[in-house]
Amino acid sequence: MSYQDQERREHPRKKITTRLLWHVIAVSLILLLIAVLVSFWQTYPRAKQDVLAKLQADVQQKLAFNQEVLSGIEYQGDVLSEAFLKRYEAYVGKPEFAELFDDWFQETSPGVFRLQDEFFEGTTTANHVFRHLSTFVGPRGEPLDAELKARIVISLLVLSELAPAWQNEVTNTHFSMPENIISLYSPDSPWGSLADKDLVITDFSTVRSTLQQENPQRTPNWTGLYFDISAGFWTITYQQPVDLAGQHLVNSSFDVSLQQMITDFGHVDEAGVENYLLNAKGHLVASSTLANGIDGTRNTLTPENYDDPLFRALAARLLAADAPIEQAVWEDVDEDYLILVHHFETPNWWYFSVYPKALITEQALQIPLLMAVMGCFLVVILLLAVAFFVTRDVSRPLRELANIAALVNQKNYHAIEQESVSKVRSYGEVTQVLNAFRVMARRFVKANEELEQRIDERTLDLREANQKLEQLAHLDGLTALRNRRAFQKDVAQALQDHEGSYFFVMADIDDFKPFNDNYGHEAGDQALIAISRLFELVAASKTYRYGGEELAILIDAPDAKQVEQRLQELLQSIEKLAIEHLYSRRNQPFLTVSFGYTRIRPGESVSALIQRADKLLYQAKQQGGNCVVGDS
Ligand SMILES: Nc1nc2c(ncn2[C@@H]2O[C@H](COP(=O)(O)OP(=O)(O)OP(=O)(O)O)[C@@H](O)[C@H]2O)c(=O)[nH]1
Repeated sequence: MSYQDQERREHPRKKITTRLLWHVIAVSLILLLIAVLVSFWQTYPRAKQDVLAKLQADVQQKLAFNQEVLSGIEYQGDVLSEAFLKRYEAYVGKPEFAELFDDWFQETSPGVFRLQDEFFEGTTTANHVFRHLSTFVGPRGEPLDAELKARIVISLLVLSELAPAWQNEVTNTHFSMPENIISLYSPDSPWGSLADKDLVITDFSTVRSTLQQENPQRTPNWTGLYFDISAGFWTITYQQPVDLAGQHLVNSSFDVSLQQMITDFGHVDEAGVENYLLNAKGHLVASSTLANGIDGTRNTLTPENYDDPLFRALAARLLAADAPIEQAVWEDVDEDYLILVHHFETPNWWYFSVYPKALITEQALQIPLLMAVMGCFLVVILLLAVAFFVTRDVSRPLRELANIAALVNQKNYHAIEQESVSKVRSYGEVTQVLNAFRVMARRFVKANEELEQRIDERTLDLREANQKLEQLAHLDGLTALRNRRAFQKDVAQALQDHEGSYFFVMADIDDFKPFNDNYGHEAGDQALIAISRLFELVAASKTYRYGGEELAILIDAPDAKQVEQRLQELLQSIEKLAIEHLYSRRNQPFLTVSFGYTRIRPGESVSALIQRADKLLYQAKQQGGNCVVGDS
């Protein structure tokens, strides 16, 4: 197997924990995503409700407070009007008021009269304390008669009595008159002294709206937002026309700084949330967007002069409404914003809370996001736990299994047995497989040992059998003497031995044919066996059955004399056997043997040796047998 193949096969084993973890991550994240989506789906409407409820509560609080403030100002208007009328009815026509006018006023330019400066700085006259007062009597068509002079003086008297009490609620308190006259109680500046001599206050929409031809119903009104250039801040004005017997006498009026109200209405608790306050004409009264910077030289802010698309859309929608709107939620004015509308009853204004829909989504996402974060945290914990347990209970045991399998592959069963004391914990099926491997390994080892033992035994038996076969292959079956093959081998060896001294003997039983013929072949065999045993007794010799009744002897002897002696002794021992042979042609009635012997000459051929020995044996036979003939 190539290295790459092995790697490929091992790869999945290495990755099992990782793969499992990826699966757990995927399933967990899908479940988490579903949970987050369901949670968002459930949470969004509630978040929207919460936002609306919060906005409503917030707006209600602002409206309640500011409505209280404005209602208070309207009430002050009533008080101021009643006080003026009361004095006017009591004192009009009395000449001393016209005289007071002449004392208090000076003509600063033709037809233009202004209250003396001490009335602003502080003075005591006619049993009254005057301070922070100024009056501008501008150019007008009507003559400055006693009635008008009295009206102006009465206005100053009323202002000096009532206005100081309200200086914290309003910027200034004043009476304006249709004859282009205005008396003010204003702690900040003597506006009447500073006004341009050609100023016609009835040209301003604020005063003009109180004139009888402009306002036949004689209703009090709140102006829209305008920038008071002299005061230097955004202001609204409340004006209440005061008529008597069809004559428009004065307007009880207050300038109210919108600094606090704009701060209140413009204040937003959340970034991205805006609000607008519009009056019934669609003019802007307050807005959180004014903080973005607005041209302060403009008078009132209307859809025509104030370029704010959302303000314009709100004004258009408000003015186009068939019926008065009390409270509403507009979702279709702008696709990005949810608009909550509240009617501000006292001055007849509408307050619009503009809430970005994205913030609702953001709020609705808080719980799902928290869930997602917590879920991710739990997934991480889960993964760590799974990784720990999978590594401990699956991966390590599987690696152990793989090790054991590798050892099986290497047939290293002893190592498997040693692994049996496992270093890793395992459970269930893995334990079963591990144990099965161990049992299998133990059986293999045992079987192997038994097999090796049997092989050893068989090998020994075989070796012995081979030895026996080897012996048998070199022995004669009848006489148990060495056979012809052994003879050839030993003779060849002796012929190569140049050191030793060997003799070769050929022996032949005399007249063995008649023996066989007369005593039987079996008797012949027995005789052959008996004689052979005697041959075996010859010292330092090896006897071979050369063929039939012929025997050969290799004798290790230093000289022929010793060979002669040993063969003679053999001859005698054969005679002593006295195997009867009555049919021998020799002169004895016993079985005898003839011998021919010769010295082995190292290097000569076997046939030459045999031939020489044969001749000598032949000579022994010729000599009558039962004798020994040698050539040396
Ligand atoms: N019983 C028996 N007879 C054998 C065996 N081998 C050879 N013979 C017999 O030995 C006899 C040898 O006879 P011959 O070669 O004629 O010689 P001989 O009769 O011994 O006469 P000489 O050798 O001249 O003394 C034969 O009859 C063979 O059958 C054997 O193993 N057993």
